[in-house]
Amino acid sequence: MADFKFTPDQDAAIASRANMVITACPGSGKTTVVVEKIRNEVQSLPDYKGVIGITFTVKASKELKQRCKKGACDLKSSYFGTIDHFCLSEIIYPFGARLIGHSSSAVECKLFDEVPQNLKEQIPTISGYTGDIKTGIYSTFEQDIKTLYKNGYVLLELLGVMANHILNASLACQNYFRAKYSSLYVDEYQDSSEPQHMLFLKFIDLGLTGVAVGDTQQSIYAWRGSNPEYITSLTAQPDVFEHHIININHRCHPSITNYSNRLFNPTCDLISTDEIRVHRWSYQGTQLNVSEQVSDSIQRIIEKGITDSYSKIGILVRNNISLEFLEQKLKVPFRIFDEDPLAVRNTRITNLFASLLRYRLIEDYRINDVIETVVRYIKVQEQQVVNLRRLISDVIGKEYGELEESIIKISEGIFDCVVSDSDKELIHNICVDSKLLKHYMPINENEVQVMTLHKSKGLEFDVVYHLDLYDWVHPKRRVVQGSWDVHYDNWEQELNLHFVGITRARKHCILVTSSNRLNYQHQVKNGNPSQFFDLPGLEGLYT
Ligand SMILES: Nc1ncnc2c1ncn2[C@@H]1O[C@H](COP(=O)(O)OP(=O)(O)OP(=O)(O)O)[C@@H](O)[C@H]1O
Repeated sequence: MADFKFTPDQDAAIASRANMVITACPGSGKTTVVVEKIRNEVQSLPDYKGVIGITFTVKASKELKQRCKKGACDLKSSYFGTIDHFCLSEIIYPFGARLIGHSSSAVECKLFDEVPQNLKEQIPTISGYTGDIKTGIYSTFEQDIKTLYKNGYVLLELLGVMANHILNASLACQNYFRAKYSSLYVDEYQDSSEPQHMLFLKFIDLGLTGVAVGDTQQSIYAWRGSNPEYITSLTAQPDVFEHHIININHRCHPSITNYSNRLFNPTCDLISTDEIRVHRWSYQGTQLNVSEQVSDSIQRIIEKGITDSYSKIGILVRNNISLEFLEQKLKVPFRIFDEDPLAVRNTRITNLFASLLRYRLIEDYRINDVIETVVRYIKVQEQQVVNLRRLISDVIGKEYGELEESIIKISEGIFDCVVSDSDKELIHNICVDSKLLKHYMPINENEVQVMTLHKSKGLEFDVVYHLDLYDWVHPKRRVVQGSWDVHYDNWEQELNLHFVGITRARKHCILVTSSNRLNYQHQVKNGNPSQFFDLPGLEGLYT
């Protein structure tokens, strides 16, 4: 299906049906390999079976599914989704009740912060806990988890812990997975948490084939409990997992690959190239001046034909506050990809709100896409579908002023519940704010894409402007009382993030700093360049 020839390493990973770890550098075609493996595998499965594909984001899972489906490939009973969604819809909802206790109402997934205060008082162990969230914590939390469940809640933070408990304790659950799925593919394994890693191992115990894909150098979510040691622990078991390494970067210009590789190894071999396309720029002024200068530079890039569309240019920043500065001063068409407020809440109500907004605002978002969201949370009988479609279509043609009322009415009708005041307030705030509404509108093909480095994982651009390369900011430093030494928050993770940012660039990567910087209180500070500029081995690799 690919319009290029697979490399021998890619071919070997595709051909083998064994448990495996695929470690892959940026742009090496790991998604391409996974797609090919899944497409080959499903062909030999009966209709009632499939594979499980776990990705880091909803966007990535939609893309993976689309790519696997190409050419009318029948994916049979395969599952594609994020680990949270997988734990909820495949383990906790169908098998939780028998182990955790019956709930008085439909169970809803919430963050701890969103649990009503009176209920928080009834879960003292969870409320007072500040340590790691690992599978072993289940027995300590058991009573509180049951209390929450009885009141109709599961905690987003505990989905992995609960899923492990259920999968280990429920034979019905184990039989279900053995019967329905042949393999489990986990992308971005370097950002797995301990509960996710334990689930993966359990599925292998149950006889499913496991394929873990990742790159320790792209591990950037340690602050959320992820740990690259889990993928390393898999490669340390060669009797269980074949280790396939695919390490030719097909995305970046060789000079960008050279610069990014030298971040980790100052003496590594360089790929030959007669042009340097990594540039270091230092501007006068603060981030506000930088935003103006970058705008001018983007105009020049478009005029010179280095890329043919604003949307192929990415501006990547370390912190959310930098998005504000860009928003104030950028003079080219742009779109900021910051947190979608409904996705942050991530409950059945807010996910349905988002789906309904998209149905109203995006032409090719279909009613079936909304129904797909609904069936993630409730069972819909065939005879109920007509009614469901009628309810959902109420949102079509609604003016912005009427949108919020329609969305609340539809959601209450579908889930047979009363939407909470805080969810009502949220949808109201979105419907009256054109900037927030943009999250649910089609992407304009001609806007520069602006986002944090974390959000850029998995994406690629012709030209990348990597901002915020200041001491204190990136690598992030922390103040240690009484010490004048330099203390980094987490040097390895910061370096990985820098690496992820640089390797998003296909043609040019521009590393930007400036003489001054604004801090969180908007005070002007000296803008000393990032320590990353002083790493050994980079001389001659940038202009
Ligand atoms: N053997 C190959 N020859 C040429 N191009 C390839 C080859 N394999 C993959 N590609 C191309 O390289 C690009 C990157 O592939 P893909 O998106 O699968 O990479 P990835 O490893 O998932 O990237 P990342 O992890 O950085 O997001 C794609 O445009 C893909 O078509």
